Amino acid sequence: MELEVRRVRQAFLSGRSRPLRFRLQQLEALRRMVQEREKDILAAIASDLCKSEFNVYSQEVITVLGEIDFMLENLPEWVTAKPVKKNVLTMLDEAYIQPQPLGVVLIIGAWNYPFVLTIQPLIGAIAAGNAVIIKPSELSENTAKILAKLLPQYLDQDLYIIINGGVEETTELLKQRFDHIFYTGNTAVGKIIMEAAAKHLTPVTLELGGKSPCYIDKDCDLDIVCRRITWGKYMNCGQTCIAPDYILCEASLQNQIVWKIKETVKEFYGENIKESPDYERIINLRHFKRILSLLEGQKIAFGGETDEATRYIAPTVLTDVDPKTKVMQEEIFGPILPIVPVKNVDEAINFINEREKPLALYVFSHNHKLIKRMIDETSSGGVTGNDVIMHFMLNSFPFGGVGSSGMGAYHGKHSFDTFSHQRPCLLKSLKREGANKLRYPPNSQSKVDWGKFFLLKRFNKEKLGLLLLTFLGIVAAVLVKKYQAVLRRKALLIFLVVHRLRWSSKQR
Ligand SMILES: NC(=O)c1ccc[n+]([C@@H]2O[C@H](COP(=O)([O-])OP(=O)(O)OC[C@H]3O[C@@H](n4cnc5c(N)ncnc54)[C@H](O)[C@@H]3O)[C@@H](O)[C@H]2O)c1
Ligand SMILES: CC(C)=CCC/C(C)=C/CC/C(C)=C/C=O
Repeated sequence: MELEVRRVRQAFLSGRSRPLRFRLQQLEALRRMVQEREKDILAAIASDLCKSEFNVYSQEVITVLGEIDFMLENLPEWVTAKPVKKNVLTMLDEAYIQPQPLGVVLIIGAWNYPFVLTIQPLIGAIAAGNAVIIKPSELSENTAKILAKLLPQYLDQDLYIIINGGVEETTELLKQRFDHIFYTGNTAVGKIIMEAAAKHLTPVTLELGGKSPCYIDKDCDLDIVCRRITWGKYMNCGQTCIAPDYILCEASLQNQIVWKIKETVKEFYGENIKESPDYERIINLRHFKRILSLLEGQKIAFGGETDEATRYIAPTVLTDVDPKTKVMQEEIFGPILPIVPVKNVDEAINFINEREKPLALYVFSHNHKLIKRMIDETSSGGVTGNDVIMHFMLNSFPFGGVGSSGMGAYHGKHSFDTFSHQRPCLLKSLKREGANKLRYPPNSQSKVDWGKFFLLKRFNKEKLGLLLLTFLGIVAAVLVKKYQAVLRRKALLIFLVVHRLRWSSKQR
């Protein structure tokens, strides 16, 4: 591990990853990889998650291609130095911010969308000029294998390397020194990552999880609301970090919601859900058993069927859920949707605020003011009003959590910024030393007053008078300099005239 990290660092220190042209070439090569090897990539992801290739394409590949295009289009502008506003001390200097790569970045991917959640951060890290070590999740092993095979065929083999392995390898990897660690996965492992990073003072981006609430106001179109929620909840068999985790609504809405979700499930997946190419399976037996344990003691309004051999869990809705039960204590990350009745929006807001900050918040209502109020009075990584998931799709948004749902963000320019150091550069001249006297020792009350005057703009009459005098002096000096030749000519003329007059009077 140590040798591999050293090799990548050597490659970074060669400076190869920095020029804009190189970054663009590597991003284009990555795009070529996705396009030329699309079939292999789709097959690998599809087999890891029992997912149709159509769904793999629309949920993962489109996002990756869109992100590469967006980077290629905008990178030339982002890499350029940006001049900054100057103050009186620097008004004659050059002052700008130059984004620079951080160095060697470690990206630890997740298994639930194993392609997009690994490659999208990689795009940002390459765009920012870094060297990268990629550690895909071992749980989505086919995707991990195909990435290990394809990436070295398309990308620089010393700057971007892939290391496959499980907990043991990750633990070993985390002992090394990186310039940034970007981790996607659960909160418990997030803490392990942060602890390991702290030993080297390495900054981290943690894309974690949490229980994303979904509030349904009574003033809304329940048919549409339930269709949107059904899509976001059961996509990928509920294994989506920003899936609505539970519903909060007035008790009177519960039965209608159950019925409408049930109808939508039928519309989406047919009578025999197990046969639907659009309904996935749970990733492994550990997660399957964990999700089943969440059903204990619950009132199942519909669903609840399971099959251990294929790790199938039917789309399920629970009603009248007690917030103290297990299903409301941890992120579900499976196709179970609890409904927790609340009296009104105030109770919903309190409910959300009494718990850890979620990765996403969803609010459904015709009442725009109510949506704005929920946004103002709660906190979450992101929000979508009157829909679910969709804020993930807009790459001008920073995507990330807050509090226990994570720290830092990415997508588009936010990825570029995450993997860059914004370096302030001030370039002064070796001339104009006189002006610096004010900051050199010995210090005095007068210097402090001048400091206050210039930097804090605390004007006093005496300093203002002095400054005015200095200003007039400078103006006079400039004028004298500018009109020196004219003045000299005029003086000479006057002298000659006077001399001539004197001479003629003497003659007379
Ligand atoms: N915010 C996001 O974008 C996002 C995306 C996907 C998943 N998630 C979150 O991830 C969670 C689901 O993933 P999971 O819990 O199945 O993750 P997981 O158990 O697969 O763990 C993720 C990674 O951590 C590594 N790991 C596990 N234990 C480790 C240890 N002791 N030391 C070092 N590394 C270790 C594994 O090797 C794996 O690669 C959910 O909470 C979900 O919300 C978040
Ligand atoms: C809009 C379409 C067709 C797909 C959305 C893709 C999607 C659900 C991405 C989620 C990625 C993500 C942050 C997962 C977290 O686990």
